[in-house]
Amino acid sequence: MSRILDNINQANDIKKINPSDYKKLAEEIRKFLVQNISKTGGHLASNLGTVELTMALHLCMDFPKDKLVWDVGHQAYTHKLLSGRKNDFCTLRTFEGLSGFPKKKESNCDSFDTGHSSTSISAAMGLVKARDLKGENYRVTAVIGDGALSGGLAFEALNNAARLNSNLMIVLNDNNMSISENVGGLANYLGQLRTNVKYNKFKDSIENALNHIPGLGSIIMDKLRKSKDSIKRLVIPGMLFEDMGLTYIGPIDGHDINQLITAFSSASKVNEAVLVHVITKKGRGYKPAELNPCWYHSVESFDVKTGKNSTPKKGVTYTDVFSETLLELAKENEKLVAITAAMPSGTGLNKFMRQYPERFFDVGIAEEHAVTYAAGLASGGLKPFVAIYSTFLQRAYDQILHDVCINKLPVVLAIDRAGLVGNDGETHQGIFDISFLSHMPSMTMLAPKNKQEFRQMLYFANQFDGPVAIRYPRGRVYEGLEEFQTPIEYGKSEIINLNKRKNNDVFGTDKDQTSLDIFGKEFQPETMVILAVGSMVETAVQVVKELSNLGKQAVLVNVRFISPMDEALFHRLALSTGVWITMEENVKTGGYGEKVAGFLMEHNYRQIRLINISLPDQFIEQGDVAVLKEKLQFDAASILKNILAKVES
Ligand SMILES: Cc1ncc(C[n+]2csc(CCOP(=O)(O)OP(=O)(O)O)c2C)c(N)n1
Ligand SMILES: CC(=O)[C@@H](O)[C@H](O)COP(=O)(O)O
Ligand SMILES: [Mg+2]
Repeated sequence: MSRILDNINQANDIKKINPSDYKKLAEEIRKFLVQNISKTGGHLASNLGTVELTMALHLCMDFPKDKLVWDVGHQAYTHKLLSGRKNDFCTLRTFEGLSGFPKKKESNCDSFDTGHSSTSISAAMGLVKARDLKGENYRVTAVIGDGALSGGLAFEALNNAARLNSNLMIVLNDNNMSISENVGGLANYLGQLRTNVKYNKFKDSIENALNHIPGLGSIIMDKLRKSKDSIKRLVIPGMLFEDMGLTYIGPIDGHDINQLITAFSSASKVNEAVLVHVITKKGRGYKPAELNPCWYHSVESFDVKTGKNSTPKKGVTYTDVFSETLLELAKENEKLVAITAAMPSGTGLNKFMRQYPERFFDVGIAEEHAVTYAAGLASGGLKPFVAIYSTFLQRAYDQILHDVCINKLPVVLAIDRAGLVGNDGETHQGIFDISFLSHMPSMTMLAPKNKQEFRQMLYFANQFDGPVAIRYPRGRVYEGLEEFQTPIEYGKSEIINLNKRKNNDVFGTDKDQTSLDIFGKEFQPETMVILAVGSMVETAVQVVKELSNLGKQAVLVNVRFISPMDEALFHRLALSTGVWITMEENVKTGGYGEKVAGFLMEHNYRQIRLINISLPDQFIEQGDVAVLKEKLQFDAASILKNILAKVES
């Protein structure tokens, strides 16, 4: 039997569907999503919740003329299906495949690229203003979740939206969830609106009664809306928004297409910003996701029947190590507190949350607040660890600089997902943090080479009296080089002499570690030094071995401290080695390699040939990390080739 979904091949095809088939279409879409995402992975639960909402938007709007801005964009899969991207769905989140987020380059039905939270209202307001100033005629809608609405940027936009005197529809998709439980005063407020069924019925009956008074009823309702009288609080919900100057419609059942269409049509007639409050269920229609929306927020491949993960286990991850080590430290240091911006599970803080609930703070999607809040906690004598993804830390640049660094506060930034993250793509790659943190005066920045060194660094950070950032990658830990465990010393890099390890004769003492003997006593133009940052040490080990097989001597330095740099070591290396190679999983500009170049220039070490291995200065699309590395010539084999080409040229 053919599916209704098969008749939808481009935007507006949904308008040809018989309304009696809407329910069936919604079911087919859910089935399609579950089946596809079970293979590709992706943001399942949020998308299952927005099926009817998206169908209703497509029935009310005219694509590509009208503009729809998705907040975060992780819930836009049905929009992709309804705008002609169904056949590409099997490529979701793979290299050169369909993105997991809205992408203008993918479709003219996508108006704004997203991935980070709380941008939609600002962007949609901009589109509205541009439309009006240019005398154009199209509808603009922002769809924002209750979690994303907790972000400060969304409030800044709402504050301004009150001044709009032309139509902007803001759909608040309220499923009572962020990735984890939604938190804070706004979540409580929405909860009251959502759950006060008696009150809603009472309000509906007043509204109905008034509407039945011909002519007068609607005038009274309108007057009530505009009055400052507290009676209106009894009749009109969403007063928070109304008091801010927006029109509020809702709450609406987000799985009832007819109700949604009526609400969206009414909203389009208001010449100001209108907030339509829609209640949905995260994971709707797939029991395992309804029961555990947090786990199904972002899944890897899974078995549809059992709902169980079918992706091979990754082994221990850096997030696991952070999670466990923080518990150890918290036991010893009662001043230690932990902060997350809506990512307790992703950052591994969920264990800490359970064990030390009074010392744990989930501030919602509010990275700026998280950092300044940490600065306040540190000013009050506590030791805050802010666990945050590299990409989301971009939000908090000034808070780190102005609040943490100028105040020289002992805040620890535990920067997860630093480097390439893979399938989320360009909005989520953590490839800028060295550039935006390492130049900050008073910031100490580290990156571990492996699991045990990460633990050492967390211990170091715990006792360090100043701002510290530790960057570590997504996924499994590197377990190699465990025998290299020199104690962490402020600002000192670690020399790793791979040749000596066979006899277990490693550089165990400071004297041996820093001995110039391994480089030879005189300047050797052909001797290479690889200065590898964090995750790149693993790659560098392979490169050093290959070079050695080719009869070329290369010495490996585990950078450890991105800032301050180990300048004392640099001066000594400059006397004996001629080729320096920096390796970092960060873009080139503002990266470690450029800092080293600056050092060589400043000290006039002209005899050194510097090769900078870094990610290109560009946004890097989605794909499996191994695939991306190969395409970017960032894998060990390509790096080796690149080095040989340069040294032999
Ligand atoms: C600035 C920023 N911080 C954190 C995230 C990670 N994140 C993605 S979706 C999400 C939850 C969003 O909740 P909500 O808007 O209610 O959407 P739902 O998942 O419930 O559909 C979070 C925290 C992000 N994308 N951007
Ligand atoms: C949409 C979003 O920002 C998050 O859901 C993110 O995709 C999670 O990434 P991880 O899978 O790395 O936790
Ligand atoms: Mg939500």
